[in-house]
Amino acid sequence: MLTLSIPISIDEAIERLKRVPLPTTTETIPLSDANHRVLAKTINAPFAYPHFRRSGVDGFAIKSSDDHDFPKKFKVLGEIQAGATFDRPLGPNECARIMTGAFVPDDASKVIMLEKTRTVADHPDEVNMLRTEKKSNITEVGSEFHTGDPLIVANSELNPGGLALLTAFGIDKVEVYRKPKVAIITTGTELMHQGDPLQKGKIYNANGIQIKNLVLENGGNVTETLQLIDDADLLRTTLDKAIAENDIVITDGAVSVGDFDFVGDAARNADNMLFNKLKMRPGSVTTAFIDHNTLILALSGNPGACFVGFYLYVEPVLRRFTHQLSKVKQINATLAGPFTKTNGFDRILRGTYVEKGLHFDVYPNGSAQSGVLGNLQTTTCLIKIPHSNTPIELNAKVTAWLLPYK
Ligand SMILES: Nc1nc2c(c(=O)[nH]1)N[C@H]1C(S)=C(S)[C@@H](COP(=O)(O)OP(=O)(O)OC[C@H]3O[C@@H](n4cnc5c(N)ncnc54)[C@H](O)[C@@H]3O)O[C@H]1N2
Ligand code: MOO
Repeated sequence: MLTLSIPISIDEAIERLKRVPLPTTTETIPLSDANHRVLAKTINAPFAYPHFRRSGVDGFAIKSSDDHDFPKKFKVLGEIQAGATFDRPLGPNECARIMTGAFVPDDASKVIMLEKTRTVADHPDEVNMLRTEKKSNITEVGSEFHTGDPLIVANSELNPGGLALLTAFGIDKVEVYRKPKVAIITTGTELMHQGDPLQKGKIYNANGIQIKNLVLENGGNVTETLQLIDDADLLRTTLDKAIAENDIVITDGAVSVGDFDFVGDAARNADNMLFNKLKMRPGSVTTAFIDHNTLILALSGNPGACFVGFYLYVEPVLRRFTHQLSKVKQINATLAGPFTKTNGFDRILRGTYVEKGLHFDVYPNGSAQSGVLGNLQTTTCLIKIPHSNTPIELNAKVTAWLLPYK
């Protein structure tokens, strides 16, 4: 077990979380709910595509034995709409009017585009074809997929294009990696509920809604969002229940060394403490531990630290659970705006970025303080300022993380 309260680096904390085994379980869900879910098994074509010879244009279907000596007049046997079939044999100089996407008669070898034809006055069942076509304008059976060809391989994240592809084959259910069940527990006797009248010394629970939506948009299944007063027994029983019923529990607050920081106590008594002090600001109190095979990620109560802690430590775990790659992209960047404070620990600034070709300029976005939340809406990246006794120089090279929206 790790010796308590020895601070570890950001990279080491990320590594320790990467080594936490996560269950690989799958579920079968309706395709209509599967956008962004990751396929657990390769899906193969259940039939050839297209499964009938399909016209690519509006025009007239003709036989190969008639495909010469244009211009010439044809008799129109009938009309084939998209969705219909046609089983009348085409005789010499006979054709069928056909629409884009429609079934091509078995004995037709080419579709002459409408633009290359002319109506015959007073003879609606006749057409003059001016010239032939170089191409057949017919999409042959199986020209895109043969039966059994892979459509989408295992471990692909489905997107709207992929949903279209599977739907074209009538596939309406898919086996995907299961979403983690995540309980969120915010703590603090100072927390009020939305709609409560403002009271001295109390605050609204900003982090509850923040964490809930971060979990939802990063692929978690939020089973409950609880708000607890600071009470050791209440926290313990609530945490035990959440641990028993979920894959991941995220707590917020009560993780420092104060008299009411009961999450810190739970971490110290857990089966496996991964870390409970980080060499970073904000979020130095961010803690992770495993109890009864459930991972508990304890974020700081300070909203800025909660935001930073989520993206660095929680997002990659949620993504790994569902077999997605993290959407928080680590990059090298240039610090294009000044930051003059010195730091004993690495500091993570909330920032914005400008992409310049292959390069990124990053700018601090207001205050880096832990309790500040005015910049959460406008932050699009996190910037790492290494610990140092002297302020970092303008235009220094820094590590940054691009957040998945801008
Ligand atoms: N003696 C020490 N005190 C503190 C230390 C320390 O090392 N020694 N660390 C400081 C640092 S750094 C931080 S960060 C905070 C972390 O505290 P906790 O994560 O235990 O969180 P709380 O004490 O519960 O709350 C901190 C702050 O955030 C507000 N808060 C809490 N929950 C919410 C919420 N859901 N929505 C909005 N705001 C919330 C809370 O009212 C406090 O103001 O500890 C320092 N202290
Ligand atoms: O954990 Mo505190 O957020 O470092 O300021």
